[in-house]
Amino acid sequence: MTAAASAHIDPPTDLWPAPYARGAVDATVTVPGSKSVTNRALVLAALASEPGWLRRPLRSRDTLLMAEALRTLGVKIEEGVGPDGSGEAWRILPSPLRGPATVDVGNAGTVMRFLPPVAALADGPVRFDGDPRSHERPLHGVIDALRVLGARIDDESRGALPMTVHGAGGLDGGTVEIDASSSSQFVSALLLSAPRFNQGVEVRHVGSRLPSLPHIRMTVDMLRAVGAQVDEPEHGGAPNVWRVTPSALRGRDLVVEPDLSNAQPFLAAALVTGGRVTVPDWPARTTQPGDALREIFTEMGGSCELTEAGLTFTGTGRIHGIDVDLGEVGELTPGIAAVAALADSPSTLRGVAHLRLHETDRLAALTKEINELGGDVTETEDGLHIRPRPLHGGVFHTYHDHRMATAGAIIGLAVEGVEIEDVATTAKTLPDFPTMWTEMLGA
Ligand SMILES: O=C(O)C1=C[C@@H](OP(=O)(O)O)[C@@H](O)[C@H](O)C1
Ligand SMILES: C=C(OP(=O)(O)O)C(=O)O
Repeated sequence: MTAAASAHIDPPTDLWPAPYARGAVDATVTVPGSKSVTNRALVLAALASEPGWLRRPLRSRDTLLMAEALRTLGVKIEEGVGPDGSGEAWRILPSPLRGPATVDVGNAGTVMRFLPPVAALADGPVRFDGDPRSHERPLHGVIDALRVLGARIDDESRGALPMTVHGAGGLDGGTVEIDASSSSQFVSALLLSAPRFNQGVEVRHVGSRLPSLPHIRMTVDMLRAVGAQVDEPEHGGAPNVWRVTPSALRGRDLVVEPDLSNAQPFLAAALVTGGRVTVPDWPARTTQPGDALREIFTEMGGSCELTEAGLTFTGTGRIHGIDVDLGEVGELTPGIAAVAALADSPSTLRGVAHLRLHETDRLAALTKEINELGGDVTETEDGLHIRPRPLHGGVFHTYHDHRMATAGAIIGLAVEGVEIEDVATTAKTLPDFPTMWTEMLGA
C-alpha cells in the first residue's frame, strides 16, 4: 500500500446552512410519534401472549433498530393499516424468543437497555453491539441486575457493550438493588420484561438522584395498560421501589402520541421569532417529558393554548432567561440551552449531570458550540450557566447527537450564517427534520 493510500483522509464535512428566519413563523407542524412510546410498545407487544397493533409508530433510526432487533429474536412485525383502516401501523405477532442472534443497538439508549432483559428470555446467546458511543454509555445497572436475577452475561468490557446475554429460555427474577442515577432506563428496562420473569421483580433504586422520572412513569403506565400489576410504594414523595408481578400481557391497539421532545425545536421557533406554531394531536394527558415545555417556554416568554387543533405556542420575540432543574426532563436541555443563549437575561440549567453520558457529553458539547459562535456558557457540576451575548455565524458541530443538530437549528433562526454539521444525525428520532424545518419557515 502506498503512503498516500494508507493515509487517513477525513470525509468531507457535511454542512447544512441553518435557515435564518426573516420574519415571524406561522405554521402547523405535524410531529411524528414518540420514540419512547414506540420502543416501549414494541417491547411489550413482543412479550405479549397475543398479537397487537401499533398505529402511527415513529419510524426513525432508534425505532427501526428496535423493530429489527425484535425480528432477529423471532418476533414478526408486519406493515399494515390499523384495524379501523386508518393510518400506517405495525402488527406485532409475538413468537418464542430465539437465539443465537445479533442485535445492533446503534446509539439508542432504549435498545441497549430495554433488550438485554428480553434476550435473557430467549433460548440462546444474543450478542449486543452498536456505534462506538454505545460502548461508552452506562449499562452496568442492567448487566449487574440481570446477573442477580439469574442471567449469564459475557461483558468483556465489564459493564458496557459489546456483550453477549446467554438466554436460557427464561429468567428467575426476584429482588434487586440498582443505582439508576446515570440513567432511568435501567429501571424501565427491568420493569418492562419483568412480567415474564418467573418471580417477577422488585427493583430498588439506591443511588443519589434518579433522573427522568416521567419516563419511568411512562413505563409503569404502559405496563398497566397491557394488564401487568405494578406497585410503586412512595419514599419521600417519589417512588424508589417498583414491584412487578408475573403475568401474561395483552396485545394492545395503541395509537402513538406525537413526540413532544421532537416538537421542541418547532415550539422554540415560535418563541425565537415571535411567531406562532401549532402542533396537532398534543395529548391532554401524557407521561412524556416534553409536556413540560408548555410551562418552561411560557416562563421564557411565550404563551400557549391547548385546543381541539392541538397545542398552539405563541412567542413575543422577547426571550427571558430561566433558572430551572431539568433532572426530570433532561432530554429537553439542548433545546432549552439554545433558546437561553438568545435570551435577554442569564439562565441556569440544573440537575442534568447525567447528560454527560447521553448521545455525546451534552454539557461539554453545548458549552463548546455556543461559545464558538460568540456565546458565554460555562459548565457547572450538574448543568450549564448561560449568559447571552450577541452571537455570530459559524459551524455548529453535532457529535452524532440529534438534539445538538436541532439546538443549532434553533440558534440559526436568529443568527445568520450558522451551519450545522451532519444534520442527518437527526434521523435518530426525526428523519425528516430538515424538510419539516424549511417547510415551517415557508421556504
Ligand atoms: O426511557 C426513555 O425512553 C428515555 C429516558 C431518558 O433517559 P435517561 O434517564 O438516561 O436520561 C431520556 O433522556 C431518553 O431520551 C429516553
Ligand atoms: C438521551 C436520548 O436518547 P437515548 O434513548 O439514546 O438515551 C435522547 O433522545 O435525548
